[in-house]
Amino acid sequence: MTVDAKPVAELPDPRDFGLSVVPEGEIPAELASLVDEVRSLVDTVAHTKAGSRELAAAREAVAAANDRLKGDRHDIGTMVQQVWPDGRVEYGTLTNVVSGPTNAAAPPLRMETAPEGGLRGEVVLNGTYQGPPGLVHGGWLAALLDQALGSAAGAEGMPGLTANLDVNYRNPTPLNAPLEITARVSGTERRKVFVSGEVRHNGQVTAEGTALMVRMNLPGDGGA
Ligand SMILES: CCCCCCCCCCCCCCCC(=O)SCCNC(=O)CCNC(=O)[C@H](O)C(C)(C)COP(=O)(O)OP(=O)(O)OC[C@H]1O[C@@H](n2cnc3c(N)ncnc32)[C@H](O)[C@@H]1OP(=O)(O)O
Repeated sequence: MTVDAKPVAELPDPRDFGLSVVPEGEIPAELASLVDEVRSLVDTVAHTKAGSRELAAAREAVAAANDRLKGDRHDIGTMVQQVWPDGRVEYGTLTNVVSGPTNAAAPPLRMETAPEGGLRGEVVLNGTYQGPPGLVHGGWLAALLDQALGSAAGAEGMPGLTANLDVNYRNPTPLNAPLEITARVSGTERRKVFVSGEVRHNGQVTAEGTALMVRMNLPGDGGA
């Protein structure tokens, strides 16, 4: 395989594409804490056996909170700027459904550089992510892998979109248990970036995926 996809020397600044950017450090601690609470609330509501009075009272309280916060919103497409421990700057979507720090629907998944190369992250999926009884939904495992694989390409300076994703489910993936996600670039060809990754529980692979990411076509790179 030819290895001629070129990493972008400097990752594109989303502001140059008309997108708003929020530095991760400027997300209020109170918002992070609210997001955690809402994440837990979704799991609680999904499994509650509370009676009508409690349910009606909870609905009123949630509606009041919703009304209180509705007014002032970030634009769709707002990006979050994250600074890695090694000083590298990266951008992700603020409300990305897998990794967005302000999205209560996101587990969230956070990947870091792995000593063996590529990226590694840990995540616990609560009962909100259930498919078969007690097990993680396969679509969510695909989403976790898609995000991890895309991040691995981005971390190598080749951010892009998923053109193709293949997932094999090797073993059932439990809810409410620590999962390890790993991902790496396995090859490049022109703008094509080939990536692979795994989800593991207790060291055993439960799902593995490969993807083709097509690197962003940036002004000045001649479409190579
Ligand atoms: C603003 C700055 C912010 C930066 C921020 C960075 C964030 C970094 C972290 C992101 C982490 C995200 C992780 C989640 C990732 C998603 O969820 S992405 C969402 C799902 N994917 C999509 O919506 C993509 C939809 N598809 C498309 O937009 C277009 O088809 C694509 C994929 C961009 C490709 O279109 P294109 O750019 O016109 O490229 P094209 O010339 O058609 O193809 C290029 C090459 O790829 C091949 N190819 C294309 N599609 C396929 C395919 N399906 N199968 C096989 N080969 C294919 C072509 O044959 C061609 O090959 P060669 O001729 O070089 O041999």
